[in-house]
Amino acid sequence: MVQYATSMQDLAKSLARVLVRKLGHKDSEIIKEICNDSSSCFLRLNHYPSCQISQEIFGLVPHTDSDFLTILHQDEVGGLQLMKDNKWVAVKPNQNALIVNIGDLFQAWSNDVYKSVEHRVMANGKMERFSIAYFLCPSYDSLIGSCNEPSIYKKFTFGEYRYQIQQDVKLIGHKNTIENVIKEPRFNEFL
Ligand SMILES: O=C(O)CCC(=O)C(=O)O
Ligand SMILES: [Fe+2]
Repeated sequence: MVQYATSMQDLAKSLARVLVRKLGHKDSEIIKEICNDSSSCFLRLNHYPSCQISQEIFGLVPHTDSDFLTILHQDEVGGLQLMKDNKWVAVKPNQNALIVNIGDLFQAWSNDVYKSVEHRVMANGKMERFSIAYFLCPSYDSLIGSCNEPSIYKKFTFGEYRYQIQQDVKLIGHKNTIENVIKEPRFNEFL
């Protein structure tokens, strides 16, 4: 497991570097933030028991990942769906492939060039399902600012963002979108 986490960490950092450079930022501060030793990266092992009650039961409710970048490995059962053009699209299960998701922080840093995709997991009526997600996160005091001006998002620390997410879950029962949490007031009219 430790070996898997180390491999995913190396891969996630390499992918982040490539995607940051693609936007013209070679030695960006953000790379130092996510690659430093106090980053808060973690691995989540998901188990979805089979559920015969209904086809419409969530294994995992619709959400975006709150991190910088996620690398997901899933088994052959299927159930992961992502939102595309206002429709839920099923992701074909493939044990020999990894799925890479942009997270909220990368969306904010890239000033919306990269999008944090909404996704969910539907329960399977017959089979249990397993997946492993590696979340690339900076340290909680890392300041996230957009790479371009005018910046769509206010500057925020990862700790502040996580705190706000937890408050929203307590108050409204689910996570708010990063647009609603962090957007500069001058952009609110477009929401
Ligand atoms: O199990 C999956 O396919 C998705 C897991 C996921 O989205 C998450 O852990 O945030
Ligand atoms: Fe997720």
